Amino acid sequence: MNNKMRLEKALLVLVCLTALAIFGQDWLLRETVVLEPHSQSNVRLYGDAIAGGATQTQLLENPDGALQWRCDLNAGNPYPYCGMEIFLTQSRSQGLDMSDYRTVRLWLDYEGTNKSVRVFLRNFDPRYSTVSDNISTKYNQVEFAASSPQGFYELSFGDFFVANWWLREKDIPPNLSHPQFDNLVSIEIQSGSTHRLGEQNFTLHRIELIGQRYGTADWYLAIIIVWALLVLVFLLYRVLRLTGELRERKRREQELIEVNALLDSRSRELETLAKTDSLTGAFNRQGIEEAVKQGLWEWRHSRKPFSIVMMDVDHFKAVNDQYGHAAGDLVLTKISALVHEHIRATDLFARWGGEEFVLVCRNTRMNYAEHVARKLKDLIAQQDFAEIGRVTASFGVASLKGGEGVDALFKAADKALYLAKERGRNRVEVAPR
Ligand SMILES: Nc1nc2c(ncn2[C@@H]2O[C@H](COP(=O)(O)OP(=O)(O)OP(=O)(O)O)[C@@H](O)[C@H]2O)c(=O)[nH]1
Repeated sequence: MNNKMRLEKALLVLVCLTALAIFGQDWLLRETVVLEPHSQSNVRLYGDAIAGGATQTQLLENPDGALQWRCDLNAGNPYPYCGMEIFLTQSRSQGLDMSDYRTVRLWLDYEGTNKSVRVFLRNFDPRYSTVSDNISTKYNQVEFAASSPQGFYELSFGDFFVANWWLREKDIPPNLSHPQFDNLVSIEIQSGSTHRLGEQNFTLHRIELIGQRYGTADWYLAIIIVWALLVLVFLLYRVLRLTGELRERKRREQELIEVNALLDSRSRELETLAKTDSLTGAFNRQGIEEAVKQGLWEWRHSRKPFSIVMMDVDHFKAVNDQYGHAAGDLVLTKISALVHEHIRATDLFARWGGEEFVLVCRNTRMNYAEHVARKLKDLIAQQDFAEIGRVTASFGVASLKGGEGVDALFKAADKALYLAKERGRNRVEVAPR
């Protein structure tokens, strides 16, 4: 599996997980607080005595272990009531934060003269509550019809409202008059607001408070953060990978450059070797080809003068015969080195064959070529060739004329050289202009 496919698969898995996190949020984040109030601890039974009534509430033995109580509503108070309060924590001021909760479920059996039951979720807030005053905690209230003796009731937090009598009595400002569940200290179950006199029987089996572990906004923020982190990690990984690939590519390019440079220099060496005379180090016939073409082109296109000097060592056979072939070689090598020392960088010196040489002078007039030839003639004549002593050479100079080709130029130079030989050697002859 290649990287692209792997990435696509990972992306698909992440998208599925995100969809699950969004659409399955209820199920994933669901948190349930279960109260099974069979013990008497943390439970308070009450009647309307504090409101001037005479209703008494009694705890009863229940064979199933449920919390059972009864009361007789009597006419001592115009609005008689009785009820039971379960405290959610030991502290009276520090309750449970249920602001992200949505539902309360009750398994409650009721038999009595009233048609309804009231449930209060009591919230402590120091802005209106004190520990010493039990009714100072907020009465988030809902009332529901409890017509059948055995029942299961699901009450939504959205249906709770704050009891009006409490708002009035505690003089609560409007900004605090909304239902609040961020610090629930107790839950109360009370007889209904019809206040009908007579016996009331309650059996509470179980209470469930159902909500979310985290708020929806926090949950979405967490999903966004996870995505942002994953994108960051992915980008970091890509950057590191690309940097590595770039480094590797550069390394390979550098290797290639080095190999090419090596091949270039080698092929240049071979090229030079192919164009060079092995004995004298001067160019050979192939070596002058380019310079001659260039000279011809310059003459034709820019009218730049183009001259050549043919040179031939005098009586060279005699040198060979008298001092040996090796000595003859040495003479050729020395003459070649001497000429090289005294010509311009643009002049090209080549061995034409045997003891004959040619100097190709681009952008050079006849006069200057003649001047160079005379200078070389004198230099050679003055050179000391060890046991051989003095050696001379003859020169033929020619310049390209309008309409002429290279062939004619070389023939003219050759003719001039021949003339130099004929006229006594160690001299320079110039082809007719
Ligand atoms: N040592 C040596 N001799 C060479 C080489 N190439 C040609 N020669 C000799 O050069 C001599 C040329 O002799 P010739 O053509 O008769 O001319 P020359 O003796 O120089 O007489 P002129 O040119 O008339 O002055 C021959 O003896 C060739 O063998 C070489 O590479 N090395």
